[in-house]
Amino acid sequence: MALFNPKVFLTLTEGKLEGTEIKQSYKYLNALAGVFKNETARAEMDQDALIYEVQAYMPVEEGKSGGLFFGNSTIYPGKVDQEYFMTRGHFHSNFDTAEYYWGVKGEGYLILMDENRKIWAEKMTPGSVHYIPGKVAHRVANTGSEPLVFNACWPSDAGHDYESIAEHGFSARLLEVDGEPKLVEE
Ligand SMILES: O=P(O)(O)OC[C@H]1O[C@H](O)[C@H](O)[C@@H](O)[C@@H]1O
Ligand SMILES: [Fe+2]
Repeated sequence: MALFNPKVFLTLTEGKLEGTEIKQSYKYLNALAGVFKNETARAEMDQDALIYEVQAYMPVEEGKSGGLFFGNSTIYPGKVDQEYFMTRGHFHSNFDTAEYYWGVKGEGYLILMDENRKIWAEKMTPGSVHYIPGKVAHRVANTGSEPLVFNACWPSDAGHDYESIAEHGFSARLLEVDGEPKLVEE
């Protein structure tokens, strides 16, 4: 029987994925128009600033059921006015599909909102494990001064629904208030 090396390698202390099949994407500030509370402040900042990047290992076709995807996200530190740099956030298109996130480096919060717009946040630190139930929108904000790195695992048929967040947003935002992160209702 043949012996094989793994197709993908995860650096445990960095959260980075290595391998020829890893897809890499970059989110710059210019792609996040309308995402932050203070759009005027966002528009006045350097539009080429890298806010977050995502690596994904997708061993089956996206949308096919039965598979699992594996990801790595790095959110750089910074704020738009009082609001921490964060991912766009999404529900899953296949609404009742769950996901795991876990913290690897840095610190921040996973912001979760259910279908009734009830919202809460879980602190992310190296080793924190977060179960994101189905029907719950999720986004991550970096509240620290170093990059926030986390890994994720989600079903291959989950999909990303960005439209409902683009239309209605999250019901609260993670803002720096008196030097501390605070989940402030919209
Ligand atoms: O897609 P966003 O809401 O911008 O979040 C960025 C990414 O975060 C994690 O890595 C998830 O596993 C990805 O599925 C998601 O795409
Ligand atoms: Fe997701």
